[in-house]
Amino acid sequence: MPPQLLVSVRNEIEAEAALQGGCDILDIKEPARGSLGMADIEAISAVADVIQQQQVDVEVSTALGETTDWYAAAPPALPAGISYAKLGTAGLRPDLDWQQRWTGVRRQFELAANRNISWIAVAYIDWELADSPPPLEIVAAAAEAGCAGVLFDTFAKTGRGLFDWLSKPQLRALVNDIHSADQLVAVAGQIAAENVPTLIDFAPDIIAIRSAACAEGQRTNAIHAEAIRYFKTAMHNAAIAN
Ligand SMILES: O=C[C@H](O)COP(=O)(O)O
Repeated sequence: MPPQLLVSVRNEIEAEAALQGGCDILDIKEPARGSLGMADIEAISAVADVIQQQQVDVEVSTALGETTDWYAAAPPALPAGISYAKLGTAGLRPDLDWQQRWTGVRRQFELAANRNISWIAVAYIDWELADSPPPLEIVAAAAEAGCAGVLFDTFAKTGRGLFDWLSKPQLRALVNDIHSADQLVAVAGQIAAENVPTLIDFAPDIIAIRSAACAEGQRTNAIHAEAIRYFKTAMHNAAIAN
């Protein structure tokens, strides 16, 4: 199966542009709040409403900030129609009980929403900068927790991408472990269309972008449908060539 294209949007206006561009998964995120920045719950609900009203065949995911953001705050109730949720792992490394805390916060979101949520575990590949557990630990914890998948992403959005942090054999081994656990693999980290032919060889299930979908490749600029079409064409061409 060729990978699906996830595009992160900050609101319903950007969601329309991402749909026009042909995204497969609409991800809601506020990029000004960090790698896994959570948008306001009103924006999350508005995007979920757009998808429900238009009845398009697109899944919706949402970023929920970092696990540590919720130690002293009550999670809001996520609206129906959210297929996946992602909670960052920055700052968890020094905590020996991080898995329990991570599980506890996810449970709080499920209690607030009054339903089970499909979780995508977040493995920051620049984990030392993020002060998060290393990817290998996250992959093991995700399997133990029964997460739907694992996302490899960069915490720092400074232009360094996936292979600046992980070697190809390392990525291949991690992907194999995740697929062996019957989970999805999502890759992100300022991926550009030129990186797709290399990435597709690792058989990710999802390629996740924000920067490449924005004007001038700047993740805090607005989403452009044309940039997404260009990226989708690169994915299509790479899938044919593979
Ligand atoms: O979930 C994926 C991220 O939004 C990707 O953002 P980025 O392309 O700016 O690294």
